[in-house]
Amino acid sequence: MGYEYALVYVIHSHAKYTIPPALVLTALYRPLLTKIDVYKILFLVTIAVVSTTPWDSYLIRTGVWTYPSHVIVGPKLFDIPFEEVFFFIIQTYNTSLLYLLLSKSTFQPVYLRVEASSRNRQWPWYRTFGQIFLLGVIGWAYIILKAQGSGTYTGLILVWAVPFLLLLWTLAYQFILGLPLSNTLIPIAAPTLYLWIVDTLALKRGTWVISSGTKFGVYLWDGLEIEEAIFFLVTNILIVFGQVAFDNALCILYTFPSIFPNPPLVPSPALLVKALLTASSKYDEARLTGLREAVDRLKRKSRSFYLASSTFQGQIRSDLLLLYSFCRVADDLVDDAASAEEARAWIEKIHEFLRIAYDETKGGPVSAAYVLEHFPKETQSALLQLPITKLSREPLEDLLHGFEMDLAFNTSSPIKTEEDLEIYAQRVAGTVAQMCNELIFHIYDPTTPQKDRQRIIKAGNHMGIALQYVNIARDIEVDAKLGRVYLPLSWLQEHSLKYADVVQHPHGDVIENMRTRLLAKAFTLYTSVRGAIEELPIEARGPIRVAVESYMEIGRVLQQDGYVVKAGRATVPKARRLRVAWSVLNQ
Ligand SMILES: CC(C)=CCC/C(C)=C/CC/C(C)=C/CC/C(C)=C/[C@@H]1[C@@H](COP(=O)(O)OP(=O)(O)O)[C@]1(C)CC/C=C(\C)CC/C=C(\C)CCC=C(C)C
Repeated sequence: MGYEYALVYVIHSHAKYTIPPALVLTALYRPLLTKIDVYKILFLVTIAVVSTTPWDSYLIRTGVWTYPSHVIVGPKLFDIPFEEVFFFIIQTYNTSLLYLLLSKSTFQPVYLRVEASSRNRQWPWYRTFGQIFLLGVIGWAYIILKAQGSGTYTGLILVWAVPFLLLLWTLAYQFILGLPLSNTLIPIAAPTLYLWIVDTLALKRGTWVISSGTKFGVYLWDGLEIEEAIFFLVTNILIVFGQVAFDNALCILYTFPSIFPNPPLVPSPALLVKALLTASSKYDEARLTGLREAVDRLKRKSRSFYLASSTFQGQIRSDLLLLYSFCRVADDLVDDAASAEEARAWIEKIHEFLRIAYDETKGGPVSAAYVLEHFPKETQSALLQLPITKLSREPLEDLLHGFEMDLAFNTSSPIKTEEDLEIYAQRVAGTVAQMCNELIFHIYDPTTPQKDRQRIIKAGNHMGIALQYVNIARDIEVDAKLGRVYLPLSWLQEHSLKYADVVQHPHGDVIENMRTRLLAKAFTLYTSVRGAIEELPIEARGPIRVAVESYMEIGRVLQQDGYVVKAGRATVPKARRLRVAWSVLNQ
C-alpha cells in the first residue's frame, strides 16, 4: 500500500470515528467555553501525550503491540505512529469536553468537605480504602508482568496507569466520590463504550494487533479483547479523574479567600497542587454552609437566575450566589413579617449589620456576634457570607430604602407617579444590578478606567429597573392579594380608578392595558442599555446576557395571548428558557 493510500486510510478512520464526536462536542460546548476550560484541556492533553509516549513507544518496540505496515502513515514519534499520537490527543479532548458539558451546571464548592467535622469523619477512611485497592491492583499488575506470560499487556497497562490514578485519587477523592454520577460515571462510561465499539470494528479490520503470548485471549465480546477494553476504560478514568482533580483544586483556590486571597484567574500548576495539598481541616466550614444554603435558596426561589448562575464560573458564581442569598433573605424578612413594625425592625437590624460589617472590615474581621444574636438561624449565613469587601455600601443601603418604600403600602401607596415608580425600581433592582457589576469588575477587570466603569454600571442600573418593571407587570395579581399596587396612581387616575379598586379587581382590560404599558417601558429601557453588556469583561458577557434575557423572556411571555399562569404568575416553560439561554450564549 502506498504512502498516500495509507494516509487516506488513516484519515478516513479518524474522520469516521473520532473527529465527528469532537466536532459535535465542540459545537455544543463552544458557547460555554472559557479561558480556564482551554487551559484545562491543553493541560490534560499535554499530560496525556507526555505520559503515554514512553509507555506506548516501549510497547511497540518490544513487539507487544504491532501495526500492519500498510495502515501506517510515515511520521512517527519515538516509533509511535502519527495516528496513534493523534488518537491520544483526540480521546483526551473528547472525554474532557463531555465531562465539561455534563458538569457545567454543578456548583462544585458544595462538594468540599471539612473532614474534621462529625458529619464527615468517614471520609479519610474512603481515601484509605481506595488507596489500598489501587495499591493492590499495582501489586497484581507487577506480578503478572514479572511472569512474562499472557498477562503481560494487562500488566503493562495497569503498571503505567494505576499509579496516576492513585495520585489523582489521593488528591481529589472528595470530588471523585462526591460529585454527581452524571459528572463522573457518564463521561467515563459513554466514551469507553463508544471506543469499545469502534475498536471492535478497527481490530476486525486489523488496524492494530496485540501479539499473542502477551494477552489472555479473553474477549469481552466478539472482536474486543479484554486488554483493549481495559485500556480504554482506564484511560477514560484517567482523563475524567484528571479533570475532576483540576476542578477540585480550582474550587479550593476560589472558595476560601482566607487561605488563598486574590487567586489568579489562570493559576499555575504549582498553585493548583498547593491547593489540593491543603488539609481539609483548614477549609472554612461557615463559608461552605453559606454557599450550600445560597445555592439551595436560589434553586428553590428563582428558575431564571438559577439557570443564569450555572453559566458563570468559579469565584464570580459563588459571589453572585452569596449576593442573591443576602438579597433574598432581606426581602423575605421584610415581606414575611407579621406587621409593618416587625418589618421595619428587620430593616433596622440589617442597616445595623451593614454598619458594623463595613466599619469592621476597615479594622478587622466582621463580628458574627450581632447576626447570631439578632437574626433567625436559617438567615445567618446569608448575612455573614455577603462578599462585603467587593461591594460598596451605598447600593446595599439603597436596597433597604427600597424595602422601606414597600412599608408605606400600609397606609397608601408610595408610588404616585412614573418618577416614583422609577425611584422604587432603582432602589430594589437597579442596586442589585450595580452590585452584580461591582462583583464582575472586581474579579475580572479591576483596572477598567473609573469613567468607563461608571458608564457601564449606570447602564446596568437601568437594566435592573427594566427587570423590575417586568417583575411588577408579572405580579399585579399576586401583589394585589398582599394589598399592594405598584402601578402609578397617575395611570390609575386616567381610568378613574383608585388603589382599592385594583386591590379588589386586579383583572380586566384596563389592567391588561396598564400591564402592556409597563412592559413597553421595560422593553424601551432594556433596548436602550443592552449594548452595555458587550462592554463588560468578556467572561461575564454571555452569563449576564442569560440572566437578563431569561428574565425579559417573562415579559415576552406576558405580551402573548393565553400565557400559562402558575401560582398566580406567568411562567416561561423550561424548554423555552433553555432555548433563550442557548441562543444568547451563541451571540
Ligand atoms: C446569576 C445570578 C445568580 C444573579 C443573581 C442576581 C441577584 C443578586 C438577584 C437578587 C434578587 C433579589 C431577591 C433581590 C431583592 C429585590 C428584588 C425582589 C428584586 C427583583 C428581582 C426579582 O427576582 P424574583 O423574581 O426572584 O423576585 P420575587 O419573586 O418577585 O421576589 C428583581 C427583578 C431584580 C433583579 C435584577 C437583577 C438581577 C439585575 C440584572 C442586571 C444586571 C446583572 C446588569 C446588566 C448589566 C449591564 C451592563 C446592562
